[in-house]
Amino acid sequence: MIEVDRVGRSFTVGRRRARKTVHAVQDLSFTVEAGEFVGYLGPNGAGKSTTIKMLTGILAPTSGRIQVAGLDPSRRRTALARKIGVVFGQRTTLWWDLPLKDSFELIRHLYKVDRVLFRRRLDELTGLLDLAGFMNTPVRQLSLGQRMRGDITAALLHSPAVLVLDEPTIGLDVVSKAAMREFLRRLNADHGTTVLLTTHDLGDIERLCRRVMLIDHGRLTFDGTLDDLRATVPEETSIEDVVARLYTGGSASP
Ligand SMILES: Nc1ncnc2c1ncn2[C@@H]1O[C@H](COP(=O)(O)OP(=O)(O)OP(=O)(O)O)[C@@H](O)[C@H]1O
Repeated sequence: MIEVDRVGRSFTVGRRRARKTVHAVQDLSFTVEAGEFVGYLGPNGAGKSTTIKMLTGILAPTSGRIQVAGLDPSRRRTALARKIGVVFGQRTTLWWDLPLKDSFELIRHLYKVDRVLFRRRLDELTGLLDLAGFMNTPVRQLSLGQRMRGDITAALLHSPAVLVLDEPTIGLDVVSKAAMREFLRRLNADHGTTVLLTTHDLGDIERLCRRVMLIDHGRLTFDGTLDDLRATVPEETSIEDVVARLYTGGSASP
């Protein structure tokens, strides 16, 4: 479902003599099969957002090849938009001044979703994410947790095969976080949606992801199961400690 083959992405920053090249992602290769739920971890500045922007076609790679749902994201961005859902926890894709339900209606038009399918999907998501109480509220008046549920709904209205999430639980309280995790778990289990999740919250990873990939300085430093990751250190070590050790340059092998 997702194929990343020796992908690199660099940026040129600064001017004249201060000009330099930042290698945000380097020689990155991985494959995600249909139905997998994969956690994508890395310290600040490691290259996670750059990867996600390339997977969704916002950025083109400077080298290598990417295929998502059979399409080259940067060349087929419009076609890909019908097959992929994307949620950036730090910003909204909803219309700030419109009631939530109007944002959803606009998305239906943009994605040309059949009216009956849309109604069915929206009813399902309204129930699962408990949206009924604020469907008529303008997005700018929603709490962060409500807005996030709205954003997740917006990303799923066209029933995409792949969902890419960039920190979807950031800023959520413990109850909202648990509800969001349960929703994502069910989405993956019941609909078989392939999910790639970026987060700094290791609770998300522990509860949702069997497989974890770690990126550091633009390079993949670990790709395996959560159990493999845990097995790299003594049993009593928490997952936070395991990951912190890797972030600060420790080896992934015992
Ligand atoms: N548009 C850009 N122009 C220049 N440099 C960039 C650009 N986007 C990202 N970078 C650089 O690329 C590197 C990787 O950034 P990226 O945003 O992908 O990291 P990240 O893993 O998502 O970090 P965080 O966890 O802090 O969000 C950083 O050094 C960043 O400064």
